[in-house]
Amino acid sequence: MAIPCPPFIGSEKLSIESGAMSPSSPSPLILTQDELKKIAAYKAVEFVQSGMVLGLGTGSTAKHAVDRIADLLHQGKLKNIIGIPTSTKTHQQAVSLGIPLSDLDSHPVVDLAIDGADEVDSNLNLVKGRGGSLLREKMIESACKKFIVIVDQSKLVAHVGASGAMPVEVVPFCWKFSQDRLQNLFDYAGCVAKLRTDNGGEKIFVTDNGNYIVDLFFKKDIGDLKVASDAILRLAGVVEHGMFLDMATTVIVAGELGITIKDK
Ligand SMILES: O=C[C@H](O)[C@H](O)[C@H](O)COP(=O)(O)O
Repeated sequence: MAIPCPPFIGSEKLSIESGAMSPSSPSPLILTQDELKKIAAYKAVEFVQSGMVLGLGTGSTAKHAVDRIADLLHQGKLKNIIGIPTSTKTHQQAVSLGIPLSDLDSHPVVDLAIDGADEVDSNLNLVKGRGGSLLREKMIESACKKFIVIVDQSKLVAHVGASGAMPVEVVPFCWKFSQDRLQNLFDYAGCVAKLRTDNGGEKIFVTDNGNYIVDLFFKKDIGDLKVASDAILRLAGVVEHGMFLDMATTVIVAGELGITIKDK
């Protein structure tokens, strides 16, 4: 699906040749969505320097960045990296690749985080958490000096929350009560709130933190995002939501026409 890029700056044409990135000559290659994710991820890893404490994101795009960081470590091109994983899945990936790890207790200041997103608007506001990792991601990414978001062009939207689920992590205690309150809160936007299950089946999806996710689907614009964010967070029973407002410092978008980079 081709979505027009917002007016990002610094466009750079790239193509994938034999699994690696290189500047493109006129090329008829049509890249898959996963190849675009990899291009964005590799570009972000160019910002990593030896000695950094790194927030390691979660999801199919961030996975490429973690792989790339490990490659550069093993090639000796990066040294003394400390990774802080944003999920148990990324923790497992990083351990399997031999990336030294720590946590926010030991390293409360993170130099750089690289992570994907489900939606990105032209002000660099995000929706994250459709993979369920929003809480740890938000904790780590709000402790970062620089937060680079990596996406393929399909993630660009005019208004966050207008398409797909807005995840909200809630405590399991009386989750139906929380679900109803969330739905009522956004009644004006035609909200439907649904408890997330594993792959849409019967089993309730449980986050790394032992909580549940209520996904909010809006039929209309939710209006001011900060107001919506504050209203959600005021509900007892809510732990966190997937709107990441004013957090991303850079967004790297890989699309059919190349890479675009926008800095806050
Ligand atoms: O909980 C999941 C994370 O917020 C992901 O960063 C987000 O869902 C994007 O994932 P993907 O790169 O797989 O589209």
